[in-house]
Amino acid sequence: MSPPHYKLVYFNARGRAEHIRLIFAYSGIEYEDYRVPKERWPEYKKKTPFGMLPILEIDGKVVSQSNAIGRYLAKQHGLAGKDEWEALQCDILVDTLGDLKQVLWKYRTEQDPIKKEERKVKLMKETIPFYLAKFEKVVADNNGYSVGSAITWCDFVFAVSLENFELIFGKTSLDQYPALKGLKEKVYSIPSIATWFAKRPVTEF
Ligand SMILES: N[C@@H](CCC(=O)N[C@@H](CS)C(=O)NCC(=O)O)C(=O)O
Repeated sequence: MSPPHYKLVYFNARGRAEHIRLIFAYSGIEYEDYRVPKERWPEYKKKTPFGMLPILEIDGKVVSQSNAIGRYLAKQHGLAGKDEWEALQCDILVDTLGDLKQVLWKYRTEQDPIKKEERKVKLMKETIPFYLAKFEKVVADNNGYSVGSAITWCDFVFAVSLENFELIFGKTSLDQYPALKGLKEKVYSIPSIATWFAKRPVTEF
């Protein structure tokens, strides 16, 4: 049986799609990486199940929700942990990272300069150390993996999030979290992912 035809549809951004691209790269799966031009989005939106991207077309069947898609592909390609317990740990960490990303998004999109500064102070003093210290311990306890003792899709979600984190807060911002930094570097040095990284188009945040 021939493998399914996959078409991943997102914007020209890493955002909620890059971990899916990493799963495809790591697993050596051919797919179409379609990036909807901004001017085509209002029209394209009407064709999506819930008016948002990413979506994945699998042999023409359309599915949505970035983490549902990630989990589905991960299960099929041995990236969802060695058992149900590890699969659950992946889900917990991916969702918790989602909580942190939401706070970071509110900070990045805050227009009022005073409120933005207030958000930044709270982020730097409380929110980021709270989450990153806990993530650091998890990864250190797992000898460099976020879940179990082998690579999972959760590691990809971490790598993309940490890459973005360094872009927002600077190259040295992860220096006090060596296990997290090591995880990001480990993921990006996997040959198939390094190849994707080297050839990926210039992609927005
Ligand atoms: N929970 C959804 C959220 C999807 C989402 O927020 N997509 C945004 C881009 S990151 C979008 O499509 N925005 C355009 C719009 O709402 O018109 C997921 O993870 O896939």
